[in-house]
Amino acid sequence: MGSRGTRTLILGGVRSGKSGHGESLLLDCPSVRYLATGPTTSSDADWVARLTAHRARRDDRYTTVETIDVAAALRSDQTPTLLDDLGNWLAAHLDAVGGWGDAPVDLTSVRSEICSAIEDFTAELVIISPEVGLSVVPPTPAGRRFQDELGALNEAVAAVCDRVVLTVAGRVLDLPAAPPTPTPTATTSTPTATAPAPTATVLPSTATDTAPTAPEKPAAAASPAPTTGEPVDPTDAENFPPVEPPDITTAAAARARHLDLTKPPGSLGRLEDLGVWLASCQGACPPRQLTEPRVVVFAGDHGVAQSGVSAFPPEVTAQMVANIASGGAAVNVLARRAGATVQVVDMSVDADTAPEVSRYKVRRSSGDLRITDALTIAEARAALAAGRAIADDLVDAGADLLIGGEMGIGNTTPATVLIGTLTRREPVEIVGRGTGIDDAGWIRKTAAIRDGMRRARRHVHDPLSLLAAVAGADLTALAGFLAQAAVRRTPVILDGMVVTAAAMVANELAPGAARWWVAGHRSVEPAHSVALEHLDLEPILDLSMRLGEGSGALTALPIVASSVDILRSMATFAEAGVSDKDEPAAALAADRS
Ligand SMILES: Cc1cc2ncn([C@H]3O[C@H](COP(=O)(O)O)[C@@H](O)[C@H]3O)c2cc1C
Ligand SMILES: O=C(O)c1cccnc1
Repeated sequence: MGSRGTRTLILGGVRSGKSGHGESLLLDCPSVRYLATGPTTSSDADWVARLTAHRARRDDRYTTVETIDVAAALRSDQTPTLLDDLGNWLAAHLDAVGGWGDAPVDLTSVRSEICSAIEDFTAELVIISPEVGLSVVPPTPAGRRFQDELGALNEAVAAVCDRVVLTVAGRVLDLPAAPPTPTPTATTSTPTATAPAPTATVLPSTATDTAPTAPEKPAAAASPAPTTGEPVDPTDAENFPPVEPPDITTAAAARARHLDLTKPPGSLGRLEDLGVWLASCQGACPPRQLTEPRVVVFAGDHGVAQSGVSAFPPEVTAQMVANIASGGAAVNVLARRAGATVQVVDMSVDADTAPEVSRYKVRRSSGDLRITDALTIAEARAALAAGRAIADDLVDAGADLLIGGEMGIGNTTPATVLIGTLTRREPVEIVGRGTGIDDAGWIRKTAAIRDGMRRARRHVHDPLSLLAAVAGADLTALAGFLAQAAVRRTPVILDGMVVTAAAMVANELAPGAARWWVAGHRSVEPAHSVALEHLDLEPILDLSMRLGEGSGALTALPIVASSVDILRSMATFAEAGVSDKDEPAAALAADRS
């Protein structure tokens, strides 16, 4: 593999499933060194039985090396390694310094030696360590020493690992990054390239459009949208605050209002549902008309596109970024019609782009997902932080609806890998034609997606490392953008397959985010229907589109705006003097009494 491997620390109690999980993380490695830190022979029958059970699970890819000099072993051989475990390693070092009594010991130097060897290690590394801190404080000096020292060791090793998990009862819990040490961070907001101001709009201004008899009243229980975003800490970008759902009291008020409007109940079908959703997102019935919808197109190249998985050459990405920045792409035309503005952001284009577009650029092209990680964990965090900061800036500036778009030759390949991995589908079921590849290209693309899925599957429970492994910086920033919109209680219209793939990961990062999203359309890409079903989203339109950029979402935007008009501007039965469905019967009953 070209890039460095992931360093994973697995903590867990006795028989919690930690070794089994560690071995499963190394399934794709053709050979694995097993660094055994405990004795591999013993007169204790139970100990031998445990070793035999562990050994039986490991296949012939494993070579066992028995040592307590783990730092030297890690430095001497950069092959994929399972280190099992830190508890035995610590016990051996306490033995060596006679550290089991009351006299103070100082293991700082061996601890920093092992940590720096872990930090410098370049292949896949899985470290197992017991979590003994959850029990009572032991009654013996030796027990207390072991518990205290192991706590300090686990914390130090966790700090140099990319991923830390806790296994309990055979389940694996991903542990979030340690809280950052607070340092003052400056917020900056440099605008990226913005397309020409809209010349035509279907979104009417609120001034001319207020419903005569339905004054706008914020629903009682709606908590207000946070007004400003906390600056996102790039070292902690994958940790989102809890996402609150849209307001259900307002949803009920909007549903009730629909029943008062001069139409048979439910006769406007899903247009009614859309109005209810937007009202509940805003916490206002009737909802305010959308006046500040914003589109952000995240652009990036993908290493895999060098291998003929697209009908178009990679240089089209940079050319299209320039086209979008100057207002000539489909996304710009549709945005002008719908009254939205467009900005394009270069996250990982394989060329130099204008400074106002490349402010958040993480790297030139993401790695080829078939053979290497698309991003390092640090790059993935930077891309997530960028998407979140862009959403924050737009919401702080008054955006009332967000749309994420994408531009990147080859990006239907990583998007299909994400969808296939998270929904556990076979590649052949879900691979589409993207920009229109021929049969030979489809076969190449399917093989690339299969390879990517093989690499991705071990990250299925860890959205950050999944994004780093296969998504690339553009899709990762999109995931951050979509999740942050939900955190900021701002509605989103999703676009096609590529955006929905990022949305799936965003909903893993920020569970519940999907309730702030509607699906603008159903793309012809087969993976899109699978992703929509997974997120339980029913698309507004089905126009056989397959462009991306945000085009499907923008085509649906006027329909969402119409759903607001209906709730704002239609007359009620009482206002128009129209008999309601139950009125004649009610009048008769009143006459008889
Ligand atoms: C001129 C042009 C404009 C586009 N606008 C969006 N895409 C779309 O097509 C690409 C994904 O398809 P694939 O995976 O097959 O390459 C992405 O750039 C996506 O945004 C375009 C593609 C082209 C060629
Ligand atoms: O559905 C999409 O997002 C899509 C389809 C084809 C090409 N680009 C994007």
